[in-house]
Amino acid sequence: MAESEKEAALSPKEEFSEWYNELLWMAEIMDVRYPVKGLYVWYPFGFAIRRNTYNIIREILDNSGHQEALFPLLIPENEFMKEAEHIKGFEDEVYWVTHGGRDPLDIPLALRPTSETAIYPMYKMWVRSHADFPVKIYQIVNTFRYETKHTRPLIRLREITSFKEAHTVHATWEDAEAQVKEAIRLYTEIYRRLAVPVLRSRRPDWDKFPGADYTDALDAIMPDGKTLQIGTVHHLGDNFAKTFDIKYEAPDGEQRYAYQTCYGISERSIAATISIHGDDKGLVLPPEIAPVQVVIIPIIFKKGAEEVLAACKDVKERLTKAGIRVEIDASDLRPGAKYYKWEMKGVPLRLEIGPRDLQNNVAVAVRRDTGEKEQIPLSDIETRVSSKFEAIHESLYQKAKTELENRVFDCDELEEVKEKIQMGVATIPWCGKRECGLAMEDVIGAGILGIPLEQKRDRKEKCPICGEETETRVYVARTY
Ligand SMILES: Nc1ncnc2c1ncn2[C@@H]1O[C@H](COS(=O)(=O)NC(=O)[C@@H](N)CS)[C@@H](O)[C@H]1O
Ligand SMILES: [Zn+2]
Repeated sequence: MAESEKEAALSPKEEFSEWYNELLWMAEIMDVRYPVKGLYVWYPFGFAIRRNTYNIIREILDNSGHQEALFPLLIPENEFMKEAEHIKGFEDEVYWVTHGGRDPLDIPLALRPTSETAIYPMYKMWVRSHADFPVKIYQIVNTFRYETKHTRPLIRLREITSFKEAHTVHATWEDAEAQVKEAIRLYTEIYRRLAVPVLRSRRPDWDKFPGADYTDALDAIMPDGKTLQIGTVHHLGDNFAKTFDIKYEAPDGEQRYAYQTCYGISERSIAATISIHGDDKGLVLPPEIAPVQVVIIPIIFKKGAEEVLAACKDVKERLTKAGIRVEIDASDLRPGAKYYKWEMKGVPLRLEIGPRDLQNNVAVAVRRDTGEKEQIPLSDIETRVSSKFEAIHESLYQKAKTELENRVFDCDELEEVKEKIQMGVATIPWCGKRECGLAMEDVIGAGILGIPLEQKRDRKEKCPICGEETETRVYVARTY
C-alpha cells in the first residue's frame, strides 16, 4: 500500500468493530480480501507478531514436559464418525474431501476441525503401559470449521491457521484432572506474557466440548464488553479411550482404559492482545511480541547530519547485539508522518536522536503506551531500553487487569444482569440446576459463561429462578 493511503484516520476505539477491522489493515496484520469466506492472509508484519506469540506458547509448553509433533490434516470418515458426542458437536462444521483429481474417493476424508480422531487411533498403537504416562503431545496446525456464525479475522475463522492443540494421556481420572489444572496454570502464564488478564471458569454442561466430561475456559473481556474465549481445557474422561480402544497395562497387570485431556489456543490470543492494548493511534504491543521493538528516528538538520546518522547506526548495532529488534527510519517522511506510521504498528519504544542530544550523549526515549518522554544516556542504552520494556509490559498488564476488574459486576437481580452485560461480565447466584440455568439465559437473553474456578463460597444466596439457597455465583456475558 502507498504510504499516503495509510494516512487515513483510524476510527476511535469506542467504535470497536470498525477500529478493529481498520487496524488489521492499517497495521498490516491481516488482509481480509482473500476470495473465500472465513479465510484470511497473514501480512509479513502480522506473521511476525504470530511467530513471536507462538514462540512464547512453545517455550511454556516445551518447558513443562510437552513434546511437539505433527499429525495429518485429512481424517478418514470411519475414524471421524466413531465418537457419537464428538460427531454431534462437529458434523455441521466439518469440511469433506471427496475426490482425488477426477476420481471419487472410496472413503471421504474430513479436514480436521480438531485432531482427536486423527491422533487417537495412533495413541492406541503408541500407549502400552502405565510407564508410558503421561503422554503430553501438542501440535500447531491449521484446522477447518464451517462456521455459520459471523466470521471475523483472528476471532472466528473457517480456517483456524494457528490452532495449538495439546492431547495428553494418563492412568487415572485424577491424573487427568491434575493435568487440566496444570494446563489452566500454563495458559494463564502464556496470557501473562501477553499482558492479557483472563477470567477462568467451568463451562455449563450444555456448553462443554463434544465428548468431554467437563470444559474449563479462559475468557478475555474485549473493549466492547463482550467476552472472547481465548483458551479451553477439556477433561475427556475415558470417553475417547473407550471409543478408540486406548488401553494400558496397569502395575497389577490389568488392562485398563486410559484417561485423557486436550487443550487449545488459537489466533484469538492475538485478537485479544491487539484489542485490549490498542488505542486510537493503533497497535500497542507488549515488547516481547513486537516485530519492531525500537524505532530510531534521526533528527536531521543540514549541519551535523552525518554525525547523527552515524550515531543512530551505532545505537542500532548495539541494540541488535543485545537481541533487540530495532529499525532506523531515515526515510524522507516528515517526523510527524514517521511517528504516525510506527505508532500505528505498535512499536513499544521510539528513540529520537538529534545534534543536541549527541552533544549531551543522550537519546530521547518515547514510550508508545504512555507517550512518556525521557532522556536516556547513550552509554548504557541496552540496559535502559531493556528496563523500559519491563516497565511497559508491567504497565500494560496492570492497566488491563484494572480494566477487567472494573468490568465484572456482582448483581442480585436478573434485570441488573441484563443492564451490566452491556458493559462487561455480570455474576449472579445459581443453584446449578440445568433448568434454572437455561431459564436464566432466556430471561437475560445472553449465555451463562461459566462458574469461576476461584469461587469464594463464603455466603449463602438465593437462586434467582427457584429461590434455592446456593453458595455458587456464575459469570454471565455477551460473547463472540
Ligand atoms: N472458528 C474459530 N476461529 C478462531 N479460533 C477458534 C475458532 N473455534 C475455536 N477457536 C479457539 O480454539 C480453542 C479450542 O477449540 S475448542 O473447540 O474449544 N477445543 C478443541 O478443539 C479441543 N480439541 C482442544 S484443542 C477455543 O477455545 C477458541 O479459543
Ligand atoms: Zn435454581
